[in-house]
Amino acid sequence: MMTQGFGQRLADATAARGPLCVGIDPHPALLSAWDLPEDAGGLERFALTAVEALAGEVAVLKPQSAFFEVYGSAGVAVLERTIAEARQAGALVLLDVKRGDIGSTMTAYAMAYLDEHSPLAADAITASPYLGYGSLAPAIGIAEQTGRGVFVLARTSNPEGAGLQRSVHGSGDSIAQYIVDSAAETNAGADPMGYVGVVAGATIKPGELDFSKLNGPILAPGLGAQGATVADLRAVFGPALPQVLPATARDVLHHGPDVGGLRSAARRVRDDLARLLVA
Ligand SMILES: O=C(O)c1cc(=O)[nH]c(=O)n1[C@@H]1O[C@H](COP(=O)(O)O)[C@@H](O)[C@H]1O
Repeated sequence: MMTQGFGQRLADATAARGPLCVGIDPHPALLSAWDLPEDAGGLERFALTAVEALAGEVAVLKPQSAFFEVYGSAGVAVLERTIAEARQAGALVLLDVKRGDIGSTMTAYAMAYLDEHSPLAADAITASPYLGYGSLAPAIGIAEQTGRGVFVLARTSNPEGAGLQRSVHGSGDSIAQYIVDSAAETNAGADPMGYVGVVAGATIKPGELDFSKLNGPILAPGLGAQGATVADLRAVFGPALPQVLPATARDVLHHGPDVGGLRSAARRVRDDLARLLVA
């Protein structure tokens, strides 16, 4: 059992290694660019090479479950090994599974990814609140008990997200803002911050969301391949910038399979981010 909450663990990791999350997304096109076969063996070489290059280097690694599930049980076995080896090498692992379901089923998902004894236990998961923020309560409860985190999708980086997420909720704010405010309620009073993060793409419009009460981390995917730059982060997140965990996958991964190439690509992004934070 982890003795510290995820908010503290993430704050420690980003203080030590800089605020960067690198996605482990074994796209078929990347496997072929790395000269690997499109099978579970190729997947394993890809994921473990990324772990070797990055797990001692960046604060958070984010394996994307779908790219592993494609290979069936053999792919899931590779995911288990990827999570375990990355954690052992010192990275926090945020498993990107975007789960969301009714209460009892959500409990089972939470047991699969956030329970100490599960073979797939990560440090945090991504979750979808579109069955209601309250439907995530089992995951949020188990995460609190086990010192783990939940990153709730608020305003995603994809163009299709805007229609739903910017529409007006019964509270009068946007649905995305309602999700941020719901996470804020869970995190209230936590120090240095709570264990419920939100996901807000680095690609969204500046000032769309008010994070001032969130008291939790903001995962910001979209850097690189989706067009957002390190410089965009300041405009989009403003005073919430210190809570932002920028995420990128393809932009780093296309520097493989060379371990040194991957590591230097991640260092470059991390150094750009460090410059932004002091600017
Ligand atoms: O939850 C996520 O990680 C996520 C949320 C979001 O709004 N947008 C988004 O791109 N992602 C994930 O972040 C990764 C982005 O990868 P790149 O576009 O290659 O940097 C993918 O694994 C996406 O599934």
